[in-house]
Amino acid sequence: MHRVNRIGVLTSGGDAPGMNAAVRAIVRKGIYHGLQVVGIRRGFLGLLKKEFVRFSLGSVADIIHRGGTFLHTARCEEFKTEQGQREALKNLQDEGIDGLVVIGGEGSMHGALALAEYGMTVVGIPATIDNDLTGTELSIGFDTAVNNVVDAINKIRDTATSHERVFIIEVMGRKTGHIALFAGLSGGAESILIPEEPLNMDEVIFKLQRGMNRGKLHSIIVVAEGATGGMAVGEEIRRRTGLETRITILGHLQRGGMPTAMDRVLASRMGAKAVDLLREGVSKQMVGIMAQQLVAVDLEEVLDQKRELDRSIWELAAILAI
Ligand SMILES: Nc1ncnc2c1ncn2[C@@H]1O[C@H](COP(=O)(O)OP(=O)(O)O)[C@@H](O)[C@H]1O
Ligand SMILES: O=P(O)(O)OC[C@H]1O[C@](O)(COP(=O)(O)O)[C@@H](O)[C@@H]1O
Ligand SMILES: [Mg+2]
Repeated sequence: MHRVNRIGVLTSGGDAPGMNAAVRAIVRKGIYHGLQVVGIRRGFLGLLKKEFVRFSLGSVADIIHRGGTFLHTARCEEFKTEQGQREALKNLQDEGIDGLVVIGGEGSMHGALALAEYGMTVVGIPATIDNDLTGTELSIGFDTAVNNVVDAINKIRDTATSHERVFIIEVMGRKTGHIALFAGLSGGAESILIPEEPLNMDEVIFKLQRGMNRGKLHSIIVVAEGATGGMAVGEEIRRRTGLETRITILGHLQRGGMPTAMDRVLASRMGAKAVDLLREGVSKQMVGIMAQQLVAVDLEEVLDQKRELDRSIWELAAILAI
């Protein structure tokens, strides 16, 4: 068994609530097993700049409930180059790090794989509000982001019904509609526009007109940023129906705030699992959760596939909004 002694951990890409709980789990589980744990600040950027911090048990006190990432995060173009990756590897080796945990989304998993291909022992942990990674049913941060959006929808609903207005709520998700789908269903949206389905404004208008025929003048429409712009949807509805529309782009509100208990549990379990995998000498794997069981999945396979969206949930949302 390849024995690791000193493991490094970094958070990368868009921050996701629960990243702190994952780092805490890695530090505590690592130290529990007699390992040294080193934090790398600012993701791959910090790795290139040698921003190392030696962790103790106390370093991760009082962070389990905090959103964001206390290690800071970054997006780093230089790391995408071969030269950048070689330099990153050298910095890890100079620091005596023989196992690395990369916490982040799809882009970060590409970075993790690159370092593993240069010979570093690397395990990934999926953390992105977008939930767009394959190999796991859930990524850290998704549950909190969905709850943030639902919280916003509940509030917007109060004013939408009072004024009898159509509200268009644009949510994040990059090229995917997972946040829109889950928040739209839980928030009782009339229509959910996602990039995985063709944009059908006639259908959206038809539903609004059906509502108008029974005297319903307020509506919530959730639009994934990857589907189309919320502004364009609002304008078209106003033009074609005469209904009063308002557009809310939730933006980074979705990504902040206390992680839900579900995200904290997921992050704690995944962090501990990553340490176990490193102790077993496993590399090029990502921790995932499937049917509530932790699994280790091949990073190459994860990055080879495009995540499918559960179409039946989208269809259900449409039926329930009848
Ligand atoms: N193909 C790639 N090869 C190596 N590193 C990558 C690759 N794609 C992204 N990265 C690194 O991961 C960082 C985070 O990726 P990004 O897509 O912004 O966020 P996320 O990991 O949350 O999806 C990038 O800034 C870059 O440093
Ligand atoms: O924080 P930025 O740079 O504005 O990026 C916004 C993007 O980051 C996200 O919030 C999260 O994406 P990643 O997890 O892939 O970084 C996307 O939903 C959104 O499109
Ligand atoms: Mg991503």
